[in-house]
Amino acid sequence: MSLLSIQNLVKRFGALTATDHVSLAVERGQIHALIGPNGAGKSTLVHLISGLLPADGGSLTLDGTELIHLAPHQRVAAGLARCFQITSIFPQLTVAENLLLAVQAQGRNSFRSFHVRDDDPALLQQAWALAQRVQLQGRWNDVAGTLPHGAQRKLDVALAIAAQPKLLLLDEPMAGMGPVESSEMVALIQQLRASSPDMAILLIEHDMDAVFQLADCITVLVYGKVLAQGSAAQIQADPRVQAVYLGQEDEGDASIPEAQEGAA
Ligand SMILES: Nc1ncnc2c1ncn2[C@@H]1O[C@H](COP(=O)(O)OP(=O)(O)OP(=O)(O)O)[C@@H](O)[C@H]1O
Repeated sequence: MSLLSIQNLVKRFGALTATDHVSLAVERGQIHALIGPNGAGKSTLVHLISGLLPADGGSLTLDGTELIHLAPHQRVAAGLARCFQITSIFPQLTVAENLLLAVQAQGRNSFRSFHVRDDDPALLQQAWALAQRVQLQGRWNDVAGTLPHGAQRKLDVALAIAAQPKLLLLDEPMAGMGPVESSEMVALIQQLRASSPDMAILLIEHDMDAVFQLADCITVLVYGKVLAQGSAAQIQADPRVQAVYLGQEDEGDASIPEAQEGAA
């Protein structure tokens, strides 16, 4: 049984079918990338998975639990975590305080109303371990809002993995990053996979170099439908995918680059 199984998922906005009978499976421990040109329906699909948008049809199971009628916090309890592009960090608190709140919140629905407890050695140890996992030990006492963009994204990832999710939704983790920060994020995701081999990652990303370095499996969405699915090499060689992206060459980030050495 796949970890995440999506079958015939449908979402309509009036006359537009933004998610058109999409079926895909994410396996345990897999990094599965979702790509497609602008407007293909990637964000809509992520919102349907996280529960921010209600579906008009289809099925969505995580580790055998049907999610389709569950509220977002119930999906989190079922093992889903999502990075919200740094909007979940508390900018006025330190990195340590953000991480402490996240570990304090495990098993609860929200940590918005918590006081930071910095006197519990077990919590401190867990928070420190999270900082190590995203390489923010050196930023432990820094105020989160003063961190560079790439470090804020790392903190956001740390908050998302605090509850040890089965599936992590990473929505454009490289957005707004320069080449150095992007390659750091690629390395971070590779390390996450090494340290949590059972956690699957569904990655939505326009940076094709990053996608081809990271993904075990790639699903290509076009006009709300699955156009193709396969390994990086299969996707790069697929004439249908090339045709979709060729028209976008001028947009730079949407073109399909040559296969990287060592890519999946
Ligand atoms: N709330 C909404 N109401 C109406 N139409 C919407 C809504 N959200 C998305 N759409 C439409 O659904 C289609 C898919 O949009 P979506 O944002 O999911 O695409 P995307 O692949 O994430 O694009 P991008 O890469 O530009 O973020 C688009 O035609 C978009 O205009």
